[in-house]
Amino acid sequence: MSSAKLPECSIPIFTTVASYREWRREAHDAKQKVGFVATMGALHDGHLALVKRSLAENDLTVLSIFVNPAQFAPHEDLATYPSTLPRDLELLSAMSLPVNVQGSNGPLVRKPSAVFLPTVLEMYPSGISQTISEQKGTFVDVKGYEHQMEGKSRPTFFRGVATVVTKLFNAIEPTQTYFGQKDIQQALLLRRMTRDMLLSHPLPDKLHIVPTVRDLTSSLALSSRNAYLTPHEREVAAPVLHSALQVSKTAWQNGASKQECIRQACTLITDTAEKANASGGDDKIDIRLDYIELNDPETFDVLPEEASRAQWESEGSEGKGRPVILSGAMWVGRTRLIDNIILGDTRKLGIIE
Ligand SMILES: Nc1ncnc2c1ncn2[C@@H]1O[C@H](COP(=O)(O)OP(=O)(O)OP(=O)(O)O)[C@@H](O)[C@H]1O
Ligand SMILES: CC(C)(CO)[C@@H](O)C(=O)[O-]
Ligand code: BAL
Repeated sequence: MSSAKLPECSIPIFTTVASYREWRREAHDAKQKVGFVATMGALHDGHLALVKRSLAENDLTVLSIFVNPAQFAPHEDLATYPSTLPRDLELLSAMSLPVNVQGSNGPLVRKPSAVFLPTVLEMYPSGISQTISEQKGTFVDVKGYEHQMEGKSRPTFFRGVATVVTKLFNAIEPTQTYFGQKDIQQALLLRRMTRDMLLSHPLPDKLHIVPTVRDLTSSLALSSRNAYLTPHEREVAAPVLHSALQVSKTAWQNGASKQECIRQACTLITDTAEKANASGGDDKIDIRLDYIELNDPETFDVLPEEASRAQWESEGSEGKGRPVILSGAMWVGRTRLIDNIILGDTRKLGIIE
């Protein structure tokens, strides 16, 4: 259970699967619903929105903190990934949500019930290398849906995510689980994984997607990696990704083709990049666009260049009224940012405000 090296915390912390399972058995015997939020720590209000949803909809809420080596390519930022464990535990301990439960006198106050904080060895008993050709053991591969959007830029990412989330689901046995829209491809692929792998904890329709929480003034999507940004990068450069997606959204709504929507977004980013690069000295910022794309949320295929809203939404068309994922990724200095907007009815993807 709690280990001496861990910060003080009023919430039980489990570092092994075996100790967590004892706790889980009691919840099972008491027929209590367990909500689960998977994180890599360095918590912010985006994570806390997922926890709040879980508190509102479950008797018990478990959050995991595990920086998963398998989803980082060897050249990526595993070694520097932000870690703020004492603060994370403080934030969680301070959370409480009054809920009205049938049959009880007055509202019940729910707080996070447990934190799962495993070691790398606990999660990868056969060891783990970030280089796929050196890996040994059992992995979960996502085929056919991982070659676009994030998977195109990070080809080993979804294998690492699907593998660790399978392990987490097996260990935690969540009744319901909550993922963020910020990582929309991840959330949709994991829902598909629960179907493909016939999982019961959670069932596919118990994997919920929570809208992206943004900075109130700049609309920058909150993200643990935003900690890498300098104040100047955060103010001047980072918000342009969301602005570019908004420009594309407006063009789409006004009937422009996909090609034109992307062109307008790219122009905004390249103009900002030119200005930021041109300013000399400490004010110079290196902005590099990775991609802006429009994808089908079912297949993840890119939309045809000529696709337009009217064509995509018509009954006989390929999209048959499905929403579209408008997403992008951009580097600001050493920080890779991602963001997305759903064009169409978010409820069709199970994203509930
Ligand atoms: N701004 C946000 N709004 C809603 N959910 C979020 C937000 N940021 C992260 N999440 C969700 O929180 C969960 C844990 O994410 P993670 O710990 O990787 O944080 P992160 O901020 O996404 O980190 P990173 O900077 O590495 O992308 C994921 O389901 C993710 O989609
Ligand atoms: C789902 C996840 C916790 C798996 O490591 C991670 O990819 C994340 O935090 O989004
Ligand atoms: N939130 C996604 C985790 C990652 O980029 O590794």
